[in-house]
Amino acid sequence: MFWEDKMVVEMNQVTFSYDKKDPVIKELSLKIYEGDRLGIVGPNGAGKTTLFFLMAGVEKPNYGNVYLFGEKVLHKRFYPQLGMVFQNTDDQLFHPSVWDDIAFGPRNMGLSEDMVRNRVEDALKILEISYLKDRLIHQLSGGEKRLVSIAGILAMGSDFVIYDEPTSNLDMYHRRKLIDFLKKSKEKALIVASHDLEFVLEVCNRVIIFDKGCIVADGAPKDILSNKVLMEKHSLEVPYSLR
Ligand SMILES: Nc1ncnc2c1ncn2[C@@H]1O[C@H](COP(=O)(O)OP(=O)(O)OP(=O)(O)O)[C@@H](O)[C@H]1O
Repeated sequence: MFWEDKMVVEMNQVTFSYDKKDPVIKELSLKIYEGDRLGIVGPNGAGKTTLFFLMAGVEKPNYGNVYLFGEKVLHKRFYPQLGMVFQNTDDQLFHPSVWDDIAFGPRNMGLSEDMVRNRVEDALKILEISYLKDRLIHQLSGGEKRLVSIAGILAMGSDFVIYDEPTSNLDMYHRRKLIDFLKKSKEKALIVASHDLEFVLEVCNRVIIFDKGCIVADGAPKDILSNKVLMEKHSLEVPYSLR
C-alpha cells in the first residue's frame, strides 16, 4: 500500500458477502480524501450500509483491505477517528437515557467526566435538543431518536463521520439545521448516504452512485445528479432543483 497525503480511507479490491451468498460488495476500490463531503446515492439494497460497516470494521471483507488514516481496519476494533450515525437508530442507541447514550462515545475514548459533560452539552446545544437530556430513549419519537444519535456522534469529535440516512424522520426545521451544521462542520471528511437528493446536493462536493455493490459513477454532484439517463438507470430521479 502507498498511502497518499490527505487520504482518509482507502479500499482495495474489496469483496464481501453475508453468509457465503452472492457478494453484496464486489471488487470495490475507493479513495476518500480530506475535504471530501461525499454523497453516496443508490437504490434500496445497493450495499451502502454494508460498505460503511466494512469501513468501520463492523464487517470483515472476504477479499481485499480497508485502510483508515493509513491504518489497516481490523474486525470489531473501535476506531474513535470514525463516527457513524446508523440508519436504524435502535442499532445505535442502547443506553436507557439520552444523556448516557450521548456520553457513551466520549467515555469510551477515555475522557475525564468533566470533558464528557462538556462534549455532551455542546452536542445537545448544536442540535438544539438540550431539553431532551433527561428523557428516556424508549419514550422518544423517531425524529428525536435521530437527533440524539447524531448528538452521540458529534460528541465524539471524530475526524471522519458517516451519516447513513440522516434526514429520515427529521422535520423540515431540524433537516435545515442539519444542513447548516454539516456545511460548516470541521471534520476532515464526511459521507452522507441518502435518498434525500436535495440534501445531498446542498451538503456534498462529491457524489457516488452505488448500485449492486459497485461504484457506477463518481464526480461532481451537479453533473451526476442532473444526468437523467444515468439516474434513471439506477432507479433514481433527478432532484427538482436540477430539472
Ligand atoms: N445481516 C445481513 N445478513 C444478510 N443479508 C444482509 C444483511 N444486511 C444486509 N443484507 C443484504 O445485503 C444487501 C445490501 O444491503 P444494505 O443494507 O447494505 O443496502 P443499502 O444500500 O444500505 O440499502 P437501503 O438504501 O435500502 O438502506 C441487501 O440485499 C440486504 O438484504
